[in-house]
Amino acid sequence: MIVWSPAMSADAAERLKAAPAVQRVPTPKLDLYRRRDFLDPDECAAIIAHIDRNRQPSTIVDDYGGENNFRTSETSHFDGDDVLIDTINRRLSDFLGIDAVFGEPMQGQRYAAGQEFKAHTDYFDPGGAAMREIRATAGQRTWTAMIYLNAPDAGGATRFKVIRKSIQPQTGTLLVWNNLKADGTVNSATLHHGMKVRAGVKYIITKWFCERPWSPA
Ligand SMILES: O=C(O)CCC(=O)C(=O)O
Ligand SMILES: [Fe+2]
Repeated sequence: MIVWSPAMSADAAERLKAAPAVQRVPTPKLDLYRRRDFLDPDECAAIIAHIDRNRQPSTIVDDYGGENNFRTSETSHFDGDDVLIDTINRRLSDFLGIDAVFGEPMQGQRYAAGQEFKAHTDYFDPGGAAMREIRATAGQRTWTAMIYLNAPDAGGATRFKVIRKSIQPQTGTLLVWNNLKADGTVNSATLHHGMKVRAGVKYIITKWFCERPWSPA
């Protein structure tokens, strides 16, 4: 079984820095990159239609103190056979240089006006119940890839609170970051908030990579 190592994240970071049209967000606190036009508008429209076919209320795993209305969006699990989803999965693992076996199944998220995902981290509380129970096989999350499928009419930016940086949704833009520090421990500077959509609807793809294969052979 292949197992993630900090060296793999260092390789991914080097690959991203060398890739054309990739912008690194200038901060020493985390590895965060943006690539515009990662998907073309037709691909985005097809994925939006897919999300609209089978969306259901989003859930959260760690309970963030039981705060209400923490994540009010809807989620679509892309778990069937779909040529476009397969293509995007492959393109993402090639882009990051991370073996596709580490990938959780891709998801879509839809935020109507007024919906949001309050400040959270994509890694799991290292000492929490979720890590012991539902993450026993795949382990911690390593990298996050997020693709904006459209630009809502107002609101809906992704705000990285610790580094005070907001990313505005643009059709086809990919955002990727490492949830871990160079030594492999969790990086609290990745705290981010999917801010409230003020007008229109926001659609994104989310894809997480893990320390161990998602479905061991
Ligand atoms: O909607 C966003 O901008 C952020 C989404 C997010 O952080 C997540 O799904 O984990
Ligand atoms: Fe997140």
